[in-house]
Amino acid sequence: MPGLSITLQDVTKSFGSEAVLKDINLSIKEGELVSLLGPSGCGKSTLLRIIAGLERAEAGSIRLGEQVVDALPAGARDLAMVFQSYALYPHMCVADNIALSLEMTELSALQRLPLLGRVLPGSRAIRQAISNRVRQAADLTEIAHLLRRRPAHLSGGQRQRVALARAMAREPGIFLMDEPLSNLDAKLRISMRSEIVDLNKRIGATFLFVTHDQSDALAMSDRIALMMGGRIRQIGTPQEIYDSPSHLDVASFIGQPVINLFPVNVDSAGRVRLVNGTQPFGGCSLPNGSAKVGVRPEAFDIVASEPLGTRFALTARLDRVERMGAEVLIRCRTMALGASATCRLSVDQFDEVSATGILSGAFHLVAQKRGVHLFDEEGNAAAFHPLLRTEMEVAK
Ligand SMILES: Nc1ncnc2c1ncn2[C@@H]1O[C@H](COP(=O)(O)OP(=O)(O)OP(=O)(O)O)[C@@H](O)[C@H]1O
Repeated sequence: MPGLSITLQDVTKSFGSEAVLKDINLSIKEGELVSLLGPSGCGKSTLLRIIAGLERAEAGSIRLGEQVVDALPAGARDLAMVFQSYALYPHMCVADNIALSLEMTELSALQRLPLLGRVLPGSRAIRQAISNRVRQAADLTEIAHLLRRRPAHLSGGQRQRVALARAMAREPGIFLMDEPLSNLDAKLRISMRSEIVDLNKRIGATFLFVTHDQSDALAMSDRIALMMGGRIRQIGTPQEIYDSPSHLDVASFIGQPVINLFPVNVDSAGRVRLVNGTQPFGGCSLPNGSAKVGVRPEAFDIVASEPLGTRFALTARLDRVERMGAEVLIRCRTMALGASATCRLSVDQFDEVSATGILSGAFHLVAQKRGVHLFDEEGNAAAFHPLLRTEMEVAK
């Protein structure tokens, strides 16, 4: 199943007066697994349905491989869609559910007739080919032993696999999936994630799936297209989106617990200070004004005294400790700003910090080298240059 590329150019859609998709541009490579991630109502499903041909765009163009498909009906596009509800027919066994769409496309109306259809010329060979494809798809999704069961007698994960097998049997170049994991319990969800990724790598088709769950997107995707308010705000690998968010909204949406944000001022020389701080901790090329600094929870070290050469440090006191199993969240309050801050430590790191006794009094949160992000007044990411201690002394 060679994958097909997907190219969206200025795709726009409104429902009534509500602009749901605004100039969407997106290029997905053959065989890539890309997720459309974003909050509820941002337009993800609408975009997927437009690519599938189930909904029409008002403006813009869609190319699948080299073919512009804007005028093609859904059935003529080389893709298969897997819905959140799986959309299986309850009165049919698994094999018939998988075979149905093949029978609709490969057999003529006469050949589909219950008794007569089976004896018409050509019918037997086509049915045999369909049956082979059903078997192949069932083998790939490991449901061959379930082919005679009805959907009601399957678990959620098995139904999900049937829906995937049905899509695969059509041998499409593109799989579109709308929240494929949202009906599964937490454990199954995690194992289905790797099954979908394996399937994508094994069959080579292009996968585009919609999710509002950042952990699905981070765990599975070659690239994430992050959508907000009908626009794609950023597209990149999970690591790029996490490490280099292009906007405050992206930084706040991705990451659990959420990124810590602190208000800062930029002076006319581009020096960055906390709103009520005197000492600059970095420089930037933003104009004089207010901005925000973001620090990921795992990018703070907790230390007794403010070290030399630090990029960004705050004095804080402990609010509470939340033990999450393999990691520990330290919820604290920064003294100068009165703002809350969260640090994420491994259990070993926590035990080390805790043994020093510093959590019982005032301590310092020191941002690690790659942990500081600067955002301008509109929320756009801005380049940030840490000042070394010697420069800070001079700048005072
Ligand atoms: N057929 C429709 N008629 C009118 N409005 C619609 C229709 N379909 C979607 N919308 C609106 O378009 C917006 C985007 O909906 P869409 O389902 O694409 O969002 P989504 O990001 O997939 O959300 P969710 O994660 O909740 O499924 C929403 O405000 C929704 O109410």
